[in-house]
Amino acid sequence: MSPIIEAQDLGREFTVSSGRPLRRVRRTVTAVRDVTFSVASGEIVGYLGPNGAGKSTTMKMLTGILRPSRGRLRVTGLEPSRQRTRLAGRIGVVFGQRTTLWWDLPLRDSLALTRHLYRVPAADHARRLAELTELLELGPFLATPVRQLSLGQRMRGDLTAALLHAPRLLVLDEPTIGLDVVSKSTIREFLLRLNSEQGTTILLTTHDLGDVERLCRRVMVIDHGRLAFDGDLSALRATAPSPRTLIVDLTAPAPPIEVAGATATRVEGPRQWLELSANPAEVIAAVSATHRIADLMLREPEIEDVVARLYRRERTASLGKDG
Ligand SMILES: Nc1ncnc2c1ncn2[C@@H]1O[C@H](COP(=O)(O)OP(=O)(O)OP(=O)(O)O)[C@@H](O)[C@H]1O
Repeated sequence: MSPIIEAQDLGREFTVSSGRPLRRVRRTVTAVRDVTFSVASGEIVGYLGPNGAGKSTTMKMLTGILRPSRGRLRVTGLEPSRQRTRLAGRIGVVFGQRTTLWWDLPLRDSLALTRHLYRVPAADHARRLAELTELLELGPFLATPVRQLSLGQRMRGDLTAALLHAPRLLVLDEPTIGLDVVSKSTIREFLLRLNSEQGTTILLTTHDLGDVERLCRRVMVIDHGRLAFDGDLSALRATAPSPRTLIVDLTAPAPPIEVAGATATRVEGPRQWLELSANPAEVIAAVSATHRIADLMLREPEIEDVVARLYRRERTASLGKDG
């Protein structure tokens, strides 16, 4: 079967001008450069990278909002920027920070309107709406105006709107941003079911490592517009291991803690940051044997940490080669 997404040497530049009028300086910013990848039907792929890396620009090209400056792009066999209307019938798009729902209408009416946008036959729409209402538990707030929904409820509504026309590809930009733990989990479990039961291909950007761990069998990392990694999460972790951090509040300031399996990387008054190379429970036991602890916090590595390490490693390797 042909891939759902095919990108070959994809690039996008922007011309930006700065400075005072009459003394404006124009320069070219390359947001995406020479990106090549393909996504097969049924995959869930995380598209990761630090702020300003080029994720949104790629997403906008994939959905036909932006025309690539160079390269070849096909999504479900169509050229997005030229065949945007046809493509809209085959893909669903949700940008976590924006809503496509009508603010003043009850959710039910907003969802009814999307039927006309996508020209979905009434019977298909009704069947699909019933399915999604059950899966995403929309029932209790279908009659509520969108502006009164919580962020998690609105996201469930947005996902429903994006899926009523049964798209083959779902493109998500930060689908869990700002959501509490329970809402995040509802969305993640729903996406997994959608993928396994209906075979929907999913491409998502996220800064949330939990999304990646739960959802993505494959991750692509973009930085400074270039594709830096394409593989599974464990391979990324192995390439750029990022330890967890234990934040310890002691009852009084103390010199950097020295225990097996941890390195103190920062000390601020009674608070210390320990980078862990051993099981947190062992480290906590060792610290509490020698210090009086007021509070503890375990911080998982952020995607940014993993990517930053990947980059430091690559830069060191290339400096080594050049030198
Ligand atoms: N319309 C535009 N005009 C000029 N420069 C732009 C435009 N859109 C994006 N850029 C630049 O292109 C680069 C990539 O931006 P992009 O929004 O794709 O990054 P991102 O990975 O989505 O970041 P974030 O995680 O912050 O959303 C940045 O340097 C950004 O300033």
